[in-house]
Formats: sequence, structure tokens, C-alpha cells
Amino acid sequence: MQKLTYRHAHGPADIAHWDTQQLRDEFLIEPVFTPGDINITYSFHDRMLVAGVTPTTEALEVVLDKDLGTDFFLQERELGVINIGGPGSIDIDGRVEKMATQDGFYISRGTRHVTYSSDDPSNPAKFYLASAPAHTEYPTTRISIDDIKPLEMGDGMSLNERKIYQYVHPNVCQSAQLQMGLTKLAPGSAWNTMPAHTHARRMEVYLYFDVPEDARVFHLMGEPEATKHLAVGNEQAVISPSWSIHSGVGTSNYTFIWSMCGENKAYTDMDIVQPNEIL
Ligand SMILES: O=C[C@H](O)[C@@H](O)CC(=O)C(=O)O
Ligand SMILES: [Zn+2]
Repeated sequence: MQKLTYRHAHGPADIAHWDTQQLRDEFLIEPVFTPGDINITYSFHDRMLVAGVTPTTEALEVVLDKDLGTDFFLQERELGVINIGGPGSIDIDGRVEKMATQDGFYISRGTRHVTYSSDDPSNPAKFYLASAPAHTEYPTTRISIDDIKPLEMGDGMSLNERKIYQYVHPNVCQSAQLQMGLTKLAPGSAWNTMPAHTHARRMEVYLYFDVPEDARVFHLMGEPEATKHLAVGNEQAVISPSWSIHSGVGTSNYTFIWSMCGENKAYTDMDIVQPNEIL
């Protein structure tokens, strides 16, 4: 079964008086992964679409046409995929490739059929998808975590030692507007994206995972001078509008996938917000 949910775009004035539940209803995405199913979220922030595909006994395919006003899902879109579950495989218009944990793919606009399978239904693959509108085609590219040289960021004394693996990034493959990667916090570190930042030129979606069952990540959002938080559990995602900071602190270390789209592909095009500027 495939479920499609739309999320409207909101401005900073909208959230000023929202209670916890309304904030969660509009910005938190959960569940992302349902065994045997596909959960799709279409955000009107830059039209980013994210999905969790969890095949068990049968292969699964995202099928979208009328919802996008096109004949098929990737007619006018590009796609990034990272598997965060058990081993599986992907079939991209007949090209079949194994997808070990944290293997990824950039998939070209114009691709007709992408199907996802798990090797073992009791330890399913969990394919996380991020897709943005694309004005042209770029080659489908396999992206293995072992081939990425991570950026080493932060330090243990500031509780933010982490490695940033850039998957869909100009160093690795071309894309029209999508950027995607994975950030792993070291044991003993808890803060991501600290100092925090905004980037008015693009939006972002976070998928938090490898969060222990009882742990929570307090995802910070809002304009720097008016922040709120979302308490996020394992394998839950958050929509981050371009006007919002996105940073978070966990009760343990964790990993997350970030996907971005918008005006440019300059990863460093961010406006840093120092801790003492946050209210
Ligand atoms: O715009 C960049 C994205 O927010 C993330 O790549 C930042 C991040 O993973 C981190 O600093 O921990
Ligand atoms: Zn960011």
C-alpha cells in the first residue's frame, strides 16, 4: 500500500502561537517506515517529496502520476535514495544493484520504474527517498558510503563531534537541485548543526535514525529569535522551512539524513547563528 500526505508551507508568523500538537502535525513526519508499505510526504516547501519504502516479501514501487500531473513519478523529478535498513536491492529501469546498509543512489529524471526489494523480510531494507523537481537529466549514479570522505565537524568538548557524509553533492554526482547526505554523531556527542544555521535559499528535511528506543532528539526550529522544539524519536523526519534554524540535541548520539533543495547547490551557503544569538 502507498500513502501520500501533503504538508502545506508555513511562515514564521504562523507558528508563533501554535501548541505542541499543531507544530507536530505540520512539521513532524511519522511513521516514515511501515513494513510492506510506502509512506510519501509531499511538502509545499520547495516541493520536496520524501518517502520511506520498506519492502518485505514483495518488491515495492512508488507510483505517482495524476498527483504530480505527469505520466510517471520521475518524469519531471530527480531522486536520491539511501538504505538505512537491512540488505536489499534496487531495480532502476532494469539495472539491478545490491543495496547494503547506507548505500545510496542518485536516480535521473526520466527514469520510468524504480523497484525496491529486501533480501530478508524479517530484516527489511528501509529505503529513504528524497525527490525534487528537476529541469534536466543527470546520470544515475551509485553512491556507496565507503567511497565518501566525510567532513569531520565539531569536537567532543562541545558535545558535537560528528562526521558529515555528502551523498548527492557536486563532489560525488551531478544533480539539478537536490542535495542529500548523512551525519553521524560520535558516542558522547549530542548536538547536530551547532552552531546552528538558516539558509533562506533552500529548505531541508531531516530523518533522524539510530536513535535508541527510549531516547529523544529535541529538534530546534523557528527563527533564531523565536525557537521552538519538536521531540523526535527513532526514524521520524522533520520538515525544516528555509526561514527556520534546524539543530538538535539528543539524549544519546544518533544519525540523520538531511536532504535539501532550492536556489543553489552550494552546501556552504548558510547563515550561521551562534548559540548566544538564539532565543
Ligand atoms: O545545510 C546543511 C545541513 O543542515 C546539514 O548537513 C548540517 C549537518 O549535518 C551538521 O552540521 O550536523
Ligand atoms: Zn542546513
